Amino acid sequence: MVQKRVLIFAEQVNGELQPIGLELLGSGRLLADKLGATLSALVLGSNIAHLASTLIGHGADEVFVADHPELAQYRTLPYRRVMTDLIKSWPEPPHTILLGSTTTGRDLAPRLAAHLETGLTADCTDLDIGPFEYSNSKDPSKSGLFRDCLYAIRPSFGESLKARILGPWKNPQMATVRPGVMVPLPWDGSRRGEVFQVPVQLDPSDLSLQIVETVRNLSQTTDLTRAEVIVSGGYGLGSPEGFELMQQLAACFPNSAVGSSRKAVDSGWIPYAHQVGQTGKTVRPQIYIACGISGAIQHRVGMDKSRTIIAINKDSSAPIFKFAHYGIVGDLYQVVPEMIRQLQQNQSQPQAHPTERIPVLQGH
Ligand SMILES: Cc1cc2nc3c(=O)[nH]c(=O)nc-3n(C[C@H](O)[C@H](O)[C@H](O)COP(=O)(O)OP(=O)(O)OC[C@H]3O[C@@H](n4cnc5c(N)ncnc54)[C@H](O)[C@@H]3O)c2cc1C
Repeated sequence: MVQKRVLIFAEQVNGELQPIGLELLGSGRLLADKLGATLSALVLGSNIAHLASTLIGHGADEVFVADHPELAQYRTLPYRRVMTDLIKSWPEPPHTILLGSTTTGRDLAPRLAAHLETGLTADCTDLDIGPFEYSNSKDPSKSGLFRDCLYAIRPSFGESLKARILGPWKNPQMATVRPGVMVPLPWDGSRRGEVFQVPVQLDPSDLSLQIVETVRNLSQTTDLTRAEVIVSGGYGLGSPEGFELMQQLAACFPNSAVGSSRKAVDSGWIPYAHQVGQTGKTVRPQIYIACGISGAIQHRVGMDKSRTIIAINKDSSAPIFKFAHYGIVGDLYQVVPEMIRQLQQNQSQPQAHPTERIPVLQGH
């Protein structure tokens, strides 16, 4: 019997798996179980054999490892070549291929889809498997009942609709998935899986692009998706200097970062890397402190899965108070310095969980 597969692309940088790969495994596991398929992970890089066990522990049934010095850093052409060669070597293409909507995934996925001559839905926030009955009087060959379609679900029309996009006429059905949205499976060290080495045969034309140097722009290194506490500033800050106050509040917590609304980014107050929301990052920290942010739907979709949301806004009717767990009505320039003062006072008594370090919540 031909093996049915759901394949996820696991990104790594310098031998370290990126969170998106584990998030894709979490979502891919559900799809594979519904399809009765194998969940396969593919990882490319150099000296990366050790990553296979992590992928298996987080849900993969099998891992394909393409380990070659020329794959050490991501380049479109060699990565595309290795992936298409592997997929075309299988008797059946995978039912579904998932990549992250990361910088790498956004570059690689369309190339791959074009070479596999299939469709691609970008930036999904949900995925499912289900039936689809289609009737096309002009082209009856396309009509029929498709039992196992990939439902690639993503916001459209400025979040007012969730579109379910289907392309069941050809496998693989492909999607990229927004980082931070899917939940990884907990690590299970007892899981067992198979590991396969992928033969790497590159054409000289694949190597026409040489990476001379990698320069990290410090303003782009904000990793909001990994922070446990995010202090976000909005247009209510009134000026770029307000972000210094956000930085001071964030500094009161370990593993924290500064986020922002799009309006603050569009005003040039802070780089885009900090933007949370529909066209920014999706985050789910332990604590999200929104300062001077109204809570527009496009912001909300990027942060409403945060464990505890604290909103500071001087307008008691601001939409953010409808979904925040704790609301403080007041001028952020009075509330935040007081929070910082009390947090700094408490800093000599470290506590187990960041929520326990917010004295300002007492009495509100
Ligand atoms: C297609 C599309 C995509 C978008 N994507 C995103 C996205 O990814 N992320 C995003 O954030 N937005 C996004 N937006 C924009 C979004 O619709 C809102 O315009 C934006 O989120 C508003 O930002 P804000 O809350 O900072 O500003 P405002 O809506 O202007 O709110 C400012 C808030 O600050 C409060 N305030 C003012 N002064 C103070 C003070 N001193 N103390 C306390 N509170 C104060 C005010 O009461 C107000 O509630 C998108 C819009 C579209 C159409």
